[in-house]
Amino acid sequence: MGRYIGAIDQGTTSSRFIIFDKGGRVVSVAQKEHEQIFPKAGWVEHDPQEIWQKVRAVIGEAMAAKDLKPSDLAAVGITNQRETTLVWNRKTGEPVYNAIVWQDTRIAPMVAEFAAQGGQDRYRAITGLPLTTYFSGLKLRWILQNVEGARAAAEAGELVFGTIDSFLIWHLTGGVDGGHNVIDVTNASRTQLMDLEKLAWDGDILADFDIPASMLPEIVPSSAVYGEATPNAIRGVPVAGDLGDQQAALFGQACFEPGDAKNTYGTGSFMLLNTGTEPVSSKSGLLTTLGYKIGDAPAVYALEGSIAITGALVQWLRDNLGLFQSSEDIEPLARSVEDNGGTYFVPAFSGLYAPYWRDNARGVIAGLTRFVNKGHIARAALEATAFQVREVVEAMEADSGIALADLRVDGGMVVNELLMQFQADILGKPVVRPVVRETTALGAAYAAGLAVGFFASTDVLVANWAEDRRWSPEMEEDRRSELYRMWKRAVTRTFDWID
Ligand SMILES: Nc1ncnc2c1ncn2[C@@H]1O[C@H](COP(=O)(O)OP(=O)(O)O)[C@@H](O)[C@H]1O
Ligand SMILES: O=P(O)(O)OC[C@H](O)CO
Repeated sequence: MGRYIGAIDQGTTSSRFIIFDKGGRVVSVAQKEHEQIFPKAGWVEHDPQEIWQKVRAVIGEAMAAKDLKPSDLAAVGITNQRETTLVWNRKTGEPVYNAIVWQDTRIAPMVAEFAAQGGQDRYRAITGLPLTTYFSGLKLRWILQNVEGARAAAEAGELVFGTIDSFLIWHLTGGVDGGHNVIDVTNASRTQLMDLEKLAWDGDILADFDIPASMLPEIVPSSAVYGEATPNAIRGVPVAGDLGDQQAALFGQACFEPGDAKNTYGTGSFMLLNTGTEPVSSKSGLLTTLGYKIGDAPAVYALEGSIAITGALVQWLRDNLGLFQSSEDIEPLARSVEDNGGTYFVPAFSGLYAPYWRDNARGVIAGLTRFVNKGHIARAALEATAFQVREVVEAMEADSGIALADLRVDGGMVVNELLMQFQADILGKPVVRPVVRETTALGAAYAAGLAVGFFASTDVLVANWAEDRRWSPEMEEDRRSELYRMWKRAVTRTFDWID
């Protein structure tokens, strides 16, 4: 068996291939960004062919950088941006349309139509999810209704639906020459088409959304062998782990016990709490979702607080406003001022996700005066992440009855010291970062390694976890309450912006 495990992490912003050793430490990494396509206000697309080409390129680069052969890898795992929706032709491999990204809001009118007939929570009991623009099922319906010829081809059995994991596994395991079309339970739980308890597609929802069952992938465990890789750099290596990226981070942070939680700060931020082998329904605006399923063992469920825009706001200040050159420059800019100067930035660019689920909210900068400069805007943008995370933590504690002792964090934004300190301050709880920050890829590597016996059990993975840094709250309670009160007020200003 090979010495290492590889993981493809196909995120919203970029694709990475990371190679880990048995101790869960990074051996080699390659990363490439892909284009964000914004055809209209509220629309977000990715080019599936560009993603597949970049994934192959990063695999080749990371292997070549350490002179590795396929036989050096025991398995390859996959983790991916979730909900992003793809349809392609099973004979030619051609996508019929760009991937519609999870943040895309084009289906808002369709969502409103369905909600008008039975309420926003009409599918919650079966799927764990409210009706919103976020999930894949209605995005797929949009493609079938709007792409010429798509419905007829789907009904003729020519088209395949999948999320990014399905698309990559199909390509990796042979594509048109017999690629496997699968989706793991965690990704399937984000389509709004799967019955959470049966772990099977729900016929009634498929009928409501008018989606032919023949185009759906097979639902599989998160840790199992799906096939063998065909690209030269990793030819013959078992493709053996598949988790949505937020669930992969839960796995990579070794949150295997009920009550274990993590928060990942990437394009958006996502907090997941392991709730054990029974789904727990939310009364506080969280999602009930799959955590993971290892082989034939019972599935493990999670509560999730999803925030659409956190790191994406940093990107927006960089790319759309040109406030700074690179994401890390936001920190010195934010440090150039003492505080937010009374400014609150609520980035409801895709509406508001947890705990509000308001598709018709839009972004607001509140509290502007002539005193405010770009340093205050940068600071308000970073603080927005921390305030949104506090809202989700509060919902999580209310739903689970668990008071979190601290918050385990990971993702691209956790290098930002100002943000991490402010997060601890605004939560009033310590924030803890592990040594391996690439927990998303690590989780996929762990799932793949467990499937092929590279790792003996999850106990080994728990032993791999190590603390790197801890930020403790330093803010006075009065100030914390006042800042949060003003944040809540700013949030209300975003409501009902879209008619
Ligand atoms: N030093 C930093 N301070 C704040 N945000 C950062 C910093 N470095 C990166 N980011 C943000 O983190 C995000 C990338 O994180 P990552 O976990 O790679 O995201 P994803 O998995 O969504 O592609 C980007 O949105 C970027 O703006
Ligand atoms: O690409 P990320 O890391 O921002 O994650 C995106 C989520 O999976 C969307 O649900």
